[in-house]
Amino acid sequence: MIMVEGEVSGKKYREPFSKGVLARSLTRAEMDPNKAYTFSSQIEAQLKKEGVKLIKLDDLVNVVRQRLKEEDSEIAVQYGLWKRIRKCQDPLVILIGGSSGVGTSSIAFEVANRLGIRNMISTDMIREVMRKIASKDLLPTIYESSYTAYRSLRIPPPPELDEVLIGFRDHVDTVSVGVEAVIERSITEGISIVIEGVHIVPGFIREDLVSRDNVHMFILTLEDEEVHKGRFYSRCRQQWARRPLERYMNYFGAIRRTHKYFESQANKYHVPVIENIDITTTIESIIEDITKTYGSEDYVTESKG
Ligand SMILES: Nc1ncnc2c1ncn2[C@@H]1O[C@H](COP(=O)(O)OP(=O)(O)OP(=O)(O)O)[C@@H](O)[C@H]1O
Ligand SMILES: O=C(O)[C@@H](CO)OP(=O)(O)O
Repeated sequence: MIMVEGEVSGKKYREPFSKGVLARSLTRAEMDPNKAYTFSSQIEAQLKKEGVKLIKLDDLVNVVRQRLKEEDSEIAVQYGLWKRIRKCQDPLVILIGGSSGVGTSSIAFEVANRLGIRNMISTDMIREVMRKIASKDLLPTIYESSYTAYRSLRIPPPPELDEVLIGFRDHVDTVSVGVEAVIERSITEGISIVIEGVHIVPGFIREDLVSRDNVHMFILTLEDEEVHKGRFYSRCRQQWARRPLERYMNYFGAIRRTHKYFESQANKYHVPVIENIDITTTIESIIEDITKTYGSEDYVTESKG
């Protein structure tokens, strides 16, 4: 049996070489799953032929990259990038925001899966917890949806202001406190995470958090209103869907006003905006932007504590 020796927080560990584990990381580098398993078997055979009994993880990565370069240079580059991302001392915190229905949940799930990030939370969940802690009298707008929060404003805004956006801002500003807590905990614990939802709005999360190299924010948009509407139809058709289509259609105008606000905030704070037409393109845009940070061969962050 071939043993692989790795190191976590300065402590060495050993585990048996697993074709399945290696194949999974190759699929993250966009290798076809069947080919990934065959390739992993070839690596195992190569190590056995060389009489390897124990191999350090870094040496195994080099063996894989060397063979990948001979077979598919593009995947070799992707594989190298994932390894650099995962070697970084700081956890990867990915924030995916956008108005209701543009696809933040779906895209977050796919990005987390591609990067092997096991932790994902929606800001709706964070809001749900906050609803249990703060009373409706104290924080009335978080008991609403983001696009109906204006209905619970204690002081109605002056007529010249957009009441939907005033309510949305109040709602998001409150939930952002919970979002910041999750980001801080992820950084403290060294846990990579994807946080998604309508409460990820540029300018509402503390600058000292979003300005970190390992924190990446993206805003998803849909320019075409009919395509946006279609997303609600698509979701509400799914078995597990519990949220009524009618409500989204009744408030679709308000949702689009928040959509426009996301775009203006993203432009103001120079946050990447990705039109979420095609899932694969969206995911690749996000991963490409993240890997730019880790692109150089020698990029390894020192833990910032
Ligand atoms: N790029 C895409 N192409 C086609 N369908 C998509 C795409 N992205 C998401 N969808 C579909 O659109 C619907 C809405 O997606 P999703 O639930 O992720 O939106 P959301 O932004 O999380 O909404 P909410 O914030 O209200 O939960 C789902 O049925 C999803 O499968
Ligand atoms: O508040 C909102 O905009 C949405 C986000 O998912 O939540 P809900 O539709 O469940 O109120």
